[in-house]
Amino acid sequence: MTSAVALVPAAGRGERLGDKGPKALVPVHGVPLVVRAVRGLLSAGCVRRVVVAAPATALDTMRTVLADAGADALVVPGGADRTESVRLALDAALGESRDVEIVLVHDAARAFTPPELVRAVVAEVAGGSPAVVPVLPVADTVKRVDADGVVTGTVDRADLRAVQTPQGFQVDVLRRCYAAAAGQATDDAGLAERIGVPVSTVPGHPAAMKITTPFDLHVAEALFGVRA
Ligand SMILES: Nc1ccn([C@@H]2O[C@H](COP(=O)(O)OP(=O)(O)OP(=O)(O)O)[C@@H](O)[C@H]2O)c(=O)n1
Ligand SMILES: C[C@](O)(CO)[C@H](O)COP(=O)(O)O
Repeated sequence: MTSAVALVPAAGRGERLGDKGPKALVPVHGVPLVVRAVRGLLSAGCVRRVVVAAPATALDTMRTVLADAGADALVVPGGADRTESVRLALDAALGESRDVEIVLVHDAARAFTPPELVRAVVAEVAGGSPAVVPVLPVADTVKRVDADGVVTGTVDRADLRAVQTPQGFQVDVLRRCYAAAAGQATDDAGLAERIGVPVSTVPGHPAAMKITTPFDLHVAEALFGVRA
């Protein structure tokens, strides 16, 4: 199978998780999220290099934690927002190796993503899609509300999807996305959309949930075992 380079934005503060320090270093059953995310990517068998964007204040800690766990990754300083962290990781990845064809971007916060999903995204890009995102149908009714919290309408959810990571790109596409990027985007495929690149989808997986709140952490602790 074609192999990819994976960028792991892990430089967030985890404010919604509470006062626990950098979120990527928060452990679930003793194993930090960033270690689980990197191991998950490497265990898919189609990722040959991982570049982690870490908080500038926790660079050494993250290097030590990953090395102690045997999770091989290049750790570079991240930026003030997710877009900037991905940009810095991309620069480092491209500076390190010239023969990259496929790049994945994968949140450290989606630490329990199954390796099958990683393989599915890489296979879709290898099959010719310039940009690929994993998606799930939206289960809840979705409404618009105004500034006072009053409902102004109900959105037709039939064509809505919740988007996960890893998101996969042909390397030149991601390079063009970041060359053109002005300001932030909530995901990397959003940058591809802005420059007119078609983004295709593969079925996502509930285990690729993003650990955002303390509730998510409790769910992860209940659902996932001791081993990464
Ligand atoms: N400056 C930033 C901000 C976010 N991220 C990463 O982007 C991913 C998705 O972000 P999110 O889950 O929203 O994490 P945080 O930004 O840490 O969360 P919060 O908004 O609650 O602080 C995470 O793996 C996070 O570490 C990053 O690399 N650099
Ligand atoms: C990239 C992402 O995981 C796709 O769902 C998500 O947008 C990142 O979340 P954030 O809160 O915008 O950092």
